[in-house]
Amino acid sequence: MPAQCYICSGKAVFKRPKNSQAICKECFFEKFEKEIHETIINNKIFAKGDKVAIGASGGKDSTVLAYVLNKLNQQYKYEIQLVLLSIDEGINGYRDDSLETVKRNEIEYNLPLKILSYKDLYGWTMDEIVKEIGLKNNCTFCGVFRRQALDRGAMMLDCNKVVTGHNADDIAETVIMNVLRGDVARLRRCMAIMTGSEGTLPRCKPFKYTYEKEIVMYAYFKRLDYFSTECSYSPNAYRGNARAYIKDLERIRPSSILDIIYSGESLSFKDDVKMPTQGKCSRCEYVCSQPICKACVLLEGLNKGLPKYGIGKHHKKNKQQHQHSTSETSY
Ligand SMILES: Nc1ncnc2c1ncn2[C@@H]1O[C@H](COP(=O)(O)OP(=O)(O)OP(=O)(O)O)[C@@H](O)[C@H]1O
Repeated sequence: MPAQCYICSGKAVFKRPKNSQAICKECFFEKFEKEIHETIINNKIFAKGDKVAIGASGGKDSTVLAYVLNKLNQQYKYEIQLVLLSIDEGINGYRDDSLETVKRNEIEYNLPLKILSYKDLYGWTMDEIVKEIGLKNNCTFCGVFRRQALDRGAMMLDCNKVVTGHNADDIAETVIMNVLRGDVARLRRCMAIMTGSEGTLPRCKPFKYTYEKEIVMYAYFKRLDYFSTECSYSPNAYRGNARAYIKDLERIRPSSILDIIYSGESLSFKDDVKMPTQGKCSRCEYVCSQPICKACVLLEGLNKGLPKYGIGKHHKKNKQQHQHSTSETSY
C-alpha cells in the first residue's frame, strides 16, 4: 500500500529528506513555499519597496528561487520588485546553454533580465582564463569575478539587494570546509543569511534552510524549466569531499544538514576573530578588505601573462597577514 501523506492522508509521493515524513504533492508545495516565506519573514530579508536582483544561473536552485519568490511576492504582498541578473562567465557549451533557460524564464515569469559578461567586465572569458591557468585554480577566478559581477550588475540595475540560490546543503558544506581549513573568519561569515557591509549590497540566501533534494523535487513536480548540466570546469575536490562526508552522515542521521547549520549558528567567536574591515580598491574602487581587490590582483596576473599571480606563494604570504581572502564562492 502506498505511503500516506502525514498531513492530509492522501497518496504520498516522497519522504521529506529532513524528517523522513511521507508527503503528497500538494501538501509538499504548500509546506515548501510556507517554510521559505517564514525564513524571509523571520529574518526580515525584504522590506517594502526593495528592488531585488535574483542571481539567475539557469540551474535548479536559482530557477526555483525566481519562481518561488515571484509567487510569494504576489501571494503575501511583499511589494518588492524582482529582476533576474545573469552573469555570463563565457563557458562555451555550458553557460551559453543555461542562459537560454534564463531567457525563457524571463518570459514565463514576466521578470526583467539583465545579462552581464566577464568579457565585458574584465576582458576575459572563463574559456580564455582556463587556457592560461588550466583546470586547477580556475574556480578561484570564477568565484571572485562572479561575486563582484553580481554586485556590479545589481548596482547598474538600481537594486538594493541580491539574492542567490545557495541552499542548506551548500551552507552545511561551507561550514565543514571552513572548520577543516581553520578559516574561522569565513566560518563566522558563512552562517549569516544576509551578508554585506557598507558600500556593498546586502546578499541574501532565502534557501539557507532548504534542502537541495527538496528544491529538485519542487522543480520536478512543478515542471520548471531549468538547466541541469554541471560546469565543465568545476572539479572542486575540496567541496566534493565535504559533500560526500555530509551525504554519509545523512544516511545515518537525516537531519545532519540542518544540525550542522544549527551548530554553526550557535558558535560564539573569540573577540580576536575579526571580520575583514572594508575599504575601497585603489584601482577599481570596488569595496574590498585589501588595498587592491582580489579581482584586480587576479586580473593583473592574467594581463601580465602571470595567471598564478594572486593564487600562488605570493598569495600565501599575504594570507599570513590577512585572513584568507579567496577560494571558490563560499559566501
Ligand atoms: N552565472 C551566474 N549568474 C547569476 N547568478 C549565479 C551564477 N552562478 C551562480 N549564481 C548564483 O549563485 C548561486 C549558487 O551558485 P552555484 O554555482 O553554487 O550553483 P548551483 O548550486 O548549481 O545553483 P543553481 O542551481 O542555481 O545553478 C546560484 O543559485 C545563483 O543564485
